[in-house]
Amino acid sequence: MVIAIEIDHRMVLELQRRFQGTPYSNRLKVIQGDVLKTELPYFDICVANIPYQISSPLTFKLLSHQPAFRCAIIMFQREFAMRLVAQPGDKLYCRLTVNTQLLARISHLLKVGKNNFRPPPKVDSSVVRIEPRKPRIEVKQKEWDGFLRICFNRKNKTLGSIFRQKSVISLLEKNYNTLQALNLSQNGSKEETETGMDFSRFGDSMEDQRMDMDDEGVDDDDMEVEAEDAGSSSEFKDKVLAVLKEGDFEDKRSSKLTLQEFLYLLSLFNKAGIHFC
Ligand SMILES: C[S@@+](CC[C@H](N)C(=O)[O-])C[C@H]1O[C@@H](n2cnc3c(N)ncnc32)[C@H](O)[C@@H]1O
Repeated sequence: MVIAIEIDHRMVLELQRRFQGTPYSNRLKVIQGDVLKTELPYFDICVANIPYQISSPLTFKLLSHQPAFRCAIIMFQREFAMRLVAQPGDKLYCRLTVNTQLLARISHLLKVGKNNFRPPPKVDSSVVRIEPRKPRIEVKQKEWDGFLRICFNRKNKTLGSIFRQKSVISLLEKNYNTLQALNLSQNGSKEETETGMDFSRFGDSMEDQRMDMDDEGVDDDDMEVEAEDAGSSSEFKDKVLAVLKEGDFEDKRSSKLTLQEFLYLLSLFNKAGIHFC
């Protein structure tokens, strides 16, 4: 059975017209609607030639779907596809890369140049294969998202420099104090407050619009991240820096960290009671 989702009713009619009276007509179901707003039925394989502006939210919607599908073959704008398959150290390695590779194994299948289309669009395309990880790597999504946003705030800066920023220290200290207070009053833990695995917010609209450009084009030598924390809460800052030192991360940069290293660093922070949401 093939289930197609198409927003344009003229296309839906055309599709139905072409299938009517053929041996395949009862094996095709067409849902007219916005795929981003449609509750997806069970599927094991997804094949899609999508409008590129929904690349990010659609990818994370698919990867949030349960039970996980077997494989998706999707055509994306070339640069988006190269971000999905990037490796640590590649120029296009970014938060989008790490977030998708957390959830799936992704491989590049085919380049499709713009001249394969009439009229040719402005951009080249690529077809990729997406296979959800089974079993999933379990993370607390808000925690993970908050952590990666900080790490990729300036992906070519050292983590030591990023985690010395005043705004980062004060955010983490606030979280830390809130959690301490919660633990004291409820004797509970933050872990209990987060449920479910909905990764659809990884594909938020900002990320989609700018394709998660991070600090591309910014010369880190010319641009200071932000004033480093001058030391008002130096005790807490030392706690944060001790975590970086423990894992030997202080001089490392997000642009070169593997998924496993990100997971390890987050676990060290959490072990020290430091949380990102
Ligand atoms: C790149 S075209 C591909 C058309 C056709 N499937 C093909 O492969 O030649 C993208 C199709 O997605 C449809 N579309 C655009 N936005 C959509 C959305 N949010 N939900 C479902 N379909 C959408 C368009 O109407 C269009 O038919």
